[in-house]
Amino acid sequence: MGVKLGILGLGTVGTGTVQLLQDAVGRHPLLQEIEIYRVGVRSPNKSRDVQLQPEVITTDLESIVNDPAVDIVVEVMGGLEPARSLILQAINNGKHVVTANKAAIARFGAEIFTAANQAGVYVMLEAAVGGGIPVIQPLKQALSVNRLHTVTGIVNGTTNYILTRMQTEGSDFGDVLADAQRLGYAEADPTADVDGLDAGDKIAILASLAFDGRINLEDVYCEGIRQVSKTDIAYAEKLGFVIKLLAIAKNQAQDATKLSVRVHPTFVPKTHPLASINGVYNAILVEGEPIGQVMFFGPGAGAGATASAVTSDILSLVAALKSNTTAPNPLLTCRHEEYSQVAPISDLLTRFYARFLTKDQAGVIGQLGTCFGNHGVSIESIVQTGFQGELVEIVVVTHDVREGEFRQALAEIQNLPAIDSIPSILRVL
Ligand SMILES: NC(=O)C1=CN([C@@H]2O[C@H](COP(=O)(O)OP(=O)(O)OC[C@H]3O[C@@H](n4cnc5c(N)ncnc54)[C@H](OP(=O)(O)O)[C@@H]3O)[C@@H](O)[C@H]2O)C=CC1
Ligand SMILES: N[C@@H](CC=O)C(=O)O
Ligand code: NA
Repeated sequence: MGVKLGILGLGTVGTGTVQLLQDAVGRHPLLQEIEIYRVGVRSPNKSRDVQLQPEVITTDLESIVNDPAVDIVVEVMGGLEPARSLILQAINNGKHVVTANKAAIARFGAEIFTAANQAGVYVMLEAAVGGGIPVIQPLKQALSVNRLHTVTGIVNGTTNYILTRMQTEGSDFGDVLADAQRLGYAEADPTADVDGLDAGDKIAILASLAFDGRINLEDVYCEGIRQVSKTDIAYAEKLGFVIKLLAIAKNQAQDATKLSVRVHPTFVPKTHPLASINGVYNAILVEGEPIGQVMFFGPGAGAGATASAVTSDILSLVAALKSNTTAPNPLLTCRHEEYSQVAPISDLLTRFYARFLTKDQAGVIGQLGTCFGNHGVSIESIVQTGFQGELVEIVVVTHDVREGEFRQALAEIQNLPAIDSIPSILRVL
């Protein structure tokens, strides 16, 4: 046997990876040169869906990353600590690392990649974004000859599943979430998914690769889907849109030295390539020059799909280990060390959808128009669509506007005596 793996974690992804490696025939022949040498778990007596010799399994994960015989450490345990420390220890011991851990990479990527560059080892993370979809490697290699200007993704399957069901069934968020939890599509604690934090970690990673600069996670604006209502989904449908949780990284139109990196529910035109991505699927649209648009679509999670990504990284490392050179391969290393400048959300230039509940009085639409006009907000359409009890529902879609100015207009509108409430504000792609 050639290359020895130390795998940290034997849960969904670890088990899928072991299954794939134990069933190597008919796949890339290099897989047959890999030995599953040690596997670290928390509960050694748990029953497992894979068979491993008892001496392979250990609860002492440090002994794996410190074992001189281990060539590659595969971190599929998740969480921040001890995952971060174990990855750093493996790197400092000269081992290459494969990780699926977007949370750790989005927070500690600078520390991890600096250490990896100093140690002359590679840290591979294909599974961290889009699960089984190859997107990290294309950004680092095939697409890196392009000048990219926008990455737009549906990178969280849980929220896409919830929004798809809300759209097809006309159901409320809370009901669909509860059902998704019952069916195992959403976690018992859905916070990271539903509040956009998981997608925030992922777009920070994609932005760092697409725009060649580290991203400070605190600069990523994250808004989840809890406030999306079935009323807004119905309005989106009437106006020719669907609502998707988009993760977007883009050159700022008005200042190309800064990026806009954000996650929020978005009105997406039905004709847009991402509008038809439904259920638990993920898709990432990459735009640049000269390539134009490229879209990656597929399963963003699950044992087999994620194992495919983890194992493809292992394969790249096996190939690197087999080559006779000690010089780092620039297509596998992390080549950026500076931070990208990220603009505040108030600088974003975007269209908005806003839904107002107002008293049934003459001139309300005129007052709304005046407030918007005072702040330079140009209205694309305004419709008074119906009643909710005694109140009138008015829906506005704006032209592109700086978010800061739009918010100022809303603050003024909120103080109008005729305004009861502003139940929804969503950005429009
Ligand atoms: N599940 C998916 O579809 C996807 C997951 N990922 C990422 O992959 C990683 C793993 O996810 P997943 O497989 O779902 O996680 P699981 O919870 O299913 O598995 C985690 C594994 O790590 C072990 N483990 C966790 N903490 C420790 C510890 N402190 N000491 C020893 N062992 C530990 C667990 O041991 P034990 O079995 O004994 O409890 C378990 O085997 C995460 O970073 C996740 O974000 C990425 C894409 C998709
Ligand atoms: N929780 C994630 C799965 C892993 O990345 C999702 O819902 O997409
Ligand atoms: Na991927």
